[in-house]
Amino acid sequence: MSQYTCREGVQIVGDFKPEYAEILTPEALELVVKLTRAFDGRRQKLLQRRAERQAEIDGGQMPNFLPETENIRKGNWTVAPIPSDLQDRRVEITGPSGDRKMVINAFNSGASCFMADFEDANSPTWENTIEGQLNLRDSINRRIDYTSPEGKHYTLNDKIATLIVRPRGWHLPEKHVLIDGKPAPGGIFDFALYFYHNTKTLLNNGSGPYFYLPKLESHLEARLWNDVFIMAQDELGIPQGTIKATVLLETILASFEIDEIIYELREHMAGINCGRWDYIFSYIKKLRNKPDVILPDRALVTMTVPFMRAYTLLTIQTCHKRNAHCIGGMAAQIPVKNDPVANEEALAKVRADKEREARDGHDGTWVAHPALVPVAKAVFDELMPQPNQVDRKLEDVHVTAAQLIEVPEGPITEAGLRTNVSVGVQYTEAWLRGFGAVPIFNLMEDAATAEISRAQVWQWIHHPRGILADGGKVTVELFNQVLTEELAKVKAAIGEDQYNAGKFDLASDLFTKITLSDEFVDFLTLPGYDYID
Ligand SMILES: CC(=O)SCCNC(=O)CCNC(=O)[C@H](O)C(C)(C)COP(=O)(O)OP(=O)(O)OC[C@H]1O[C@@H](n2cnc3c(N)ncnc32)[C@H](O)[C@@H]1OP(=O)(O)O
Ligand SMILES: O=CC(=O)O
Ligand SMILES: [Mg+2]
Repeated sequence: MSQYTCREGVQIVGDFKPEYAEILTPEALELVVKLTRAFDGRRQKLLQRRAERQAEIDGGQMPNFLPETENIRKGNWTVAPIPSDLQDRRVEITGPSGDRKMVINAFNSGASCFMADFEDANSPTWENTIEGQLNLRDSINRRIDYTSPEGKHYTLNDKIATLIVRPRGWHLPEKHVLIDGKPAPGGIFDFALYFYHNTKTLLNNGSGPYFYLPKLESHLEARLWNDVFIMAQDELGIPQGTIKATVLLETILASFEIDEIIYELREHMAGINCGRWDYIFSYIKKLRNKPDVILPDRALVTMTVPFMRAYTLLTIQTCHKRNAHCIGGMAAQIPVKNDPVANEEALAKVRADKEREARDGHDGTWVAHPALVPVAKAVFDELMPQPNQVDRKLEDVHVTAAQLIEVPEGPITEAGLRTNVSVGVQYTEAWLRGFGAVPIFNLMEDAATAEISRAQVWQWIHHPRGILADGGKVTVELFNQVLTEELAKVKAAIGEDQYNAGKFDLASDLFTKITLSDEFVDFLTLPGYDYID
């Protein structure tokens, strides 16, 4: 039973722990309530607008630059000055906010920034969500510590990374907190609690409330965040423009509104990050019903295929024109344990990816693991000796609407299908157990990468051109057979006991349901959330 002290209109149905009440204070909840009451209607309408845009695309209206905002694209404006601790962002490490040891390790990793995640890398259990807030609060107050079961003790170094927090996207609810009887919007919930508890300390420490904004699909969604920021800053009595946001450019539709998104947030804008994994997912999702659009095996959709190249170059160019930073994305490779050759190959791939980013003009990049910090840092130190390269304006880049949606060539193979099915179901299983980022087949998998896998399987089954390189159509029967066989391989690899202790049956049912559903499920995390504590 809840023992939280709530103001009128708030009901907390998540477990009570005394330390959780330090986050879920009446005052902090008051801010969640105010922001929700002010903005949830608009959020709902914007989600509805996403569905309408999907129907327009299905009806033949392909994405394009907006005629009504041409004056913004042509205008001569720039973003407000960016704080000094966000001037040099050459390496940013990311990780789930709910894992206390990882949070400490990330701060100590030598990266310039740490993106603490309530989104792609975080399975939104009540525990992860509220412990994430506790971990960040304790870090900012420099009182976080952790002792592992083996007895290793973890505390913060003197010099730590600058903290940037990624709240959930507009689509995700927080079902453990009801406001006026309805689940709180996950993004507002994460943002408001963090902002309420930490802003003044962050400012006293010479930093500030910095956020990553995920999965935006339009400049109107950016405007909604901007309005949330304005109200929140007023509520806390801090100057407008104190919050700084970095937008994840990770949906195909946002690519057509980059200037407009930066413009909406220009008083609060630090930069954009090219979130490659959700971007690929979004490309598949939005164009899934087009007869001429089908992507090859996931491993072949690299950063150098034309539509990915077009989007990253356009994003760098647009950011730099507006004096905003443009951060690169995450290579999927992670260190390979007990295999030095495979490990060196993985590191070489990461190095090559970071070299391309630095040469293209990115001002920094993301890494998934502390061992990759020196790898990425060495590349940026060599190719970007100055703090950033915002002065490189990329004036010779000309990206067209057609290039942004150009369909890459390549085969769909049975091996690609098997990998997608195996990764999709293994990730779903981990996520249901509360793990939002996991290593699978020596790659980092999180909600965005897993979405690619399951969206591809859906499309290959439902699209007439979902045909394997050897000529066979990807069918429901083939999917069922592959799923059974891949699950058997997982069971053999991890052993029957571990398999049975996991959530493989549930994951497999959920994965099958969303893969075989005629209607494409917008996010796997939405039906999945019903099964999360
Ligand atoms: C599409 C996107 O949104 S990308 C951004 C979201 N994704 C992420 O943030 C992924 C972050 N990375 C991770 O979660 C992990 O690195 C994984 C799951 C990929 C790999 O995890 P593991 O195989 O368990 O890592 P591994 O065993 O090599 O860890 C070794 C050490 O590094 C630490 N570590 C690994 N990754 C991180 C990280 N991202 N941040 C901080 N510490 C980390 C571990 O805590 C461990 O510490 P210890 O030696 O003190 O015990
Ligand atoms: O959030 C990052 C991505 O690649 O997706
Ligand atoms: Mg993402």
